[in-house]
Amino acid sequence: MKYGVADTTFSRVDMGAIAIKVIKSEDPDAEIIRYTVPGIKDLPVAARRLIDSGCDGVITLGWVGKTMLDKYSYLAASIGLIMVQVLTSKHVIDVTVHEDEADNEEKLKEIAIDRASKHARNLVLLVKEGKNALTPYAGKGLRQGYKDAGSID
Ligand SMILES: Cc1nc2c(=O)[nH]c(=O)nc-2n(C[C@H](O)[C@H](O)[C@H](O)CO)c1C
Repeated sequence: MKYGVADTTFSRVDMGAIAIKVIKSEDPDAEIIRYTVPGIKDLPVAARRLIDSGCDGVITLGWVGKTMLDKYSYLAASIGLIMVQVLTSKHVIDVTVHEDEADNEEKLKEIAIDRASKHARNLVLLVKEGKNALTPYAGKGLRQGYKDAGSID
């Protein structure tokens, strides 16, 4: 399978490299194309171009600053990424770390690594096995970036 990895220079953690490592370990035959852009608002076109060049699915790795302008930029980027999914009928897994999720750099890095790794695994499952690949985990309260919340019995 062919996977696209789109990341940004704005990000403070190299989540693209983390995603690539996980994709390779989950799917040793994977072909991976990386596309690095300046910021999150540039991710939708990168994702679209990766799909147009034959990728079966894409993971995007973005970082959102603390200001309202950053948050509005994420909203715009997120809508763009959803549009790419709907228009191409391919998964674009939107991995985003928000700078105000933690008040120290160590914790932010931990969140970024965990989120990028877990979603890279999700992408491989969806791309390789399709719509029921994640069904065994449905309702389990899985979280990316944090400990799982768990299901409510
Ligand atoms: C305000 C702003 N905030 C962010 C951000 O939080 N994260 C990010 O990755 N990029 C940001 N950018 C840059 C835009 O996404 C984009 O790279 C530029 O507008 C150039 O197209 C902008 C302009």
